[in-house]
Formats: sequence, structure tokens, C-alpha cells
Amino acid sequence: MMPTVELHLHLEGTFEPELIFAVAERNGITLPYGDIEELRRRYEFTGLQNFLDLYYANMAVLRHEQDFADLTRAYLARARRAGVRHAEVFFDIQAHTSRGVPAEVALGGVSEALAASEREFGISTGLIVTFLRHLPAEDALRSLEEILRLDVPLLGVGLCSSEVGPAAPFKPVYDLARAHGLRRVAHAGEEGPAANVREVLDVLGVERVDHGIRALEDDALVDRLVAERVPLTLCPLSNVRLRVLDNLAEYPLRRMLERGLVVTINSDDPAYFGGYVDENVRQLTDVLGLSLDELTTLARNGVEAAFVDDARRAELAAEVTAWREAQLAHQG
Ligand code: HPA
Ligand SMILES: [Zn+2]
Repeated sequence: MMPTVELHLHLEGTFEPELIFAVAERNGITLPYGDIEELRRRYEFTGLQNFLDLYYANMAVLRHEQDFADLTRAYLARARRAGVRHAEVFFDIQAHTSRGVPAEVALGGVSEALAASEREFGISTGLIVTFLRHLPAEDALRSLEEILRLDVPLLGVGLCSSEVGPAAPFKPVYDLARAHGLRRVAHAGEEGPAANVREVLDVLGVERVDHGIRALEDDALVDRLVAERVPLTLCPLSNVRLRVLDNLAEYPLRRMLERGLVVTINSDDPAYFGGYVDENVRQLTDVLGLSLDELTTLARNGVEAAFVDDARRAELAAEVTAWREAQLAHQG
């Protein structure tokens, strides 16, 4: 199994139908679907918004600290089987506080599970709180101020949800994050144009771009991303399911690698999009015929793009090299 760094993963997007039903039941909540099969039949999306509607509806059964811990542990257990060695996970805190779950309850459960991850699953972790672009930026700022007062280890901040309206109003959020030594990422160039990628780089000062696939529409921007080695966290199965692309065969991965973009493969919302990171890599490898060199580059890009210290980066890099050598020995 290829050792993998996962950098674009929404914890709420790992909420599998079986666990949704189990958590709903123990919380005394009746779901608007009769059974798991009926829920699964809704997993046909026409675009980002139509997916987000279901994603927000399902996460509303999460109420107690244990629910958030169970969600996080279930992801980590599955990620381990996918070869994930380091994960920087997104958590949509406002999607929980806005429906009355206290930030300390939601973050308490998530961070408890993340803190045990190295010991339980051998996966080092970091927590990135992602603010919702469809809500006012003032709400995000208040939310970050509240989180900073809590005793929760935080790696960074991000921005997600519908890619409509400018990102610029979120600048105070990113400035505050930077002042507190937090790392900064944002979704851009998924459904929105390349100009959105420029905006999060120039105005928010992000260090990685989540998705960013539509940056390809702007040659000068691509040159800049290459020159500055700004990583793009790609999510191939997500892009196909949300109709950013028609099918995986059209995925411009090889073009991006040949251009020298620091691209990484990730799963986004694997419970909704048909596969965890191993499945994303497997399907891309089958459809595009990725070589061992290309897979190695993808794995090394993940190591480069991770927000880890030098010691952890060296360990992760050594695992990739050991995997590559085992593959070469196997081929030879
Ligand atoms: O793919 C996505 N895009 C934007 N916001 C999201 N929140 C969960 N998944 C996504
Ligand atoms: Zn995402």
C-alpha cells in the first residue's frame, strides 16, 4: 500500500450511512430516509450545492462529544487501511455551532480522537477548521475568536462550502489565524474560475489551494503556482461526482504533473463520492495508467505539502522511498 499524506478531507464527509443511522438512532432522531439503501440512492449529485444540501442535513444528527469522536475514529480506522500515514483534516465548525452544538463539544470529540490517532492508528494528524463561505465573514471571525479561547490543538484554517461571492471579506479571519501561527488553506477553483485561486493567494495569503483544478484555465497563474511551489490538493472522484469533469479519463493529472505543479491526491468527502484516498489513486492509476515514477511524485508532493516539522517530514519521505524500492524490487 502506497504511504499517503491526506490533506483534503472533510471529517463530516466521511460520515458513512451505517454510522449516520446508528448515531441518529441513539440520539432519538428520525431520519427522512427509511433505510440505508434509500439514503444511498440520494448520492447522485448534479453539482456542489446539491451535494452540500445532503452533507449538511446528514451531519445534523451529530450532537454529543461521543458522536464527533466516533466519526473521527471511524475515518482514521478506514484511512489506516487506505495507507494514510499523516492526515490534516477539515472540520466545518460553524455547521455545528449554528445548530446549537457548543464548539467545545464538537471540537472536544474530534480532538480527543485525533490526539489518540498516532497510538491507535499510526497516523499523525492536524486539525484545520474550515469556515463556510456562504455565511457572513463576521461569523467566521467570531467563530475563530471563540476557538482560539478553547484548549484545542489547532493546525490551521480553511474556507469551503459553495464557491460563490468573493473570498476577500474573509481576510480578517486569515490575518488573525496568521497572527496566531496557524497555517492557511482555502477551497478555490473547484466550481469557481481561476480568478478565485488568485484571490485566495493574493488576499488571504493561503499556503495551499484546495482543489484549484480550474487554475489550469490561466497559464500565468499556473506558472506562478509552479514557481512558488504552491500545492494543489486535488480530489478526483469528488470532481467527477460533482460534475466538475465528465469522467476520470479527462482528469488533467498528467498535464499538471508535466507542468511541474505540486499536486496531491485526496478524497474530499469519501463517504459521498465513492472512495477513500486509496480508491482515488487506484482508479486514476487504472484509467490514466500512472507509472511508478508518477505515483512516487504524487506521494512525495504530499510529504512536501504537509504542515509537519522536519523530523516528521523525513520519516514520511523515508516511508515513500521504502515503498518505491519495494515496488521496484517487485517489478524487477
Ligand atoms: O468539495 C467541496 N467543496 C466545497 N466545500 C465542501 N465541503 C465539503 N466538501 C466540499
Ligand atoms: Zn473539499
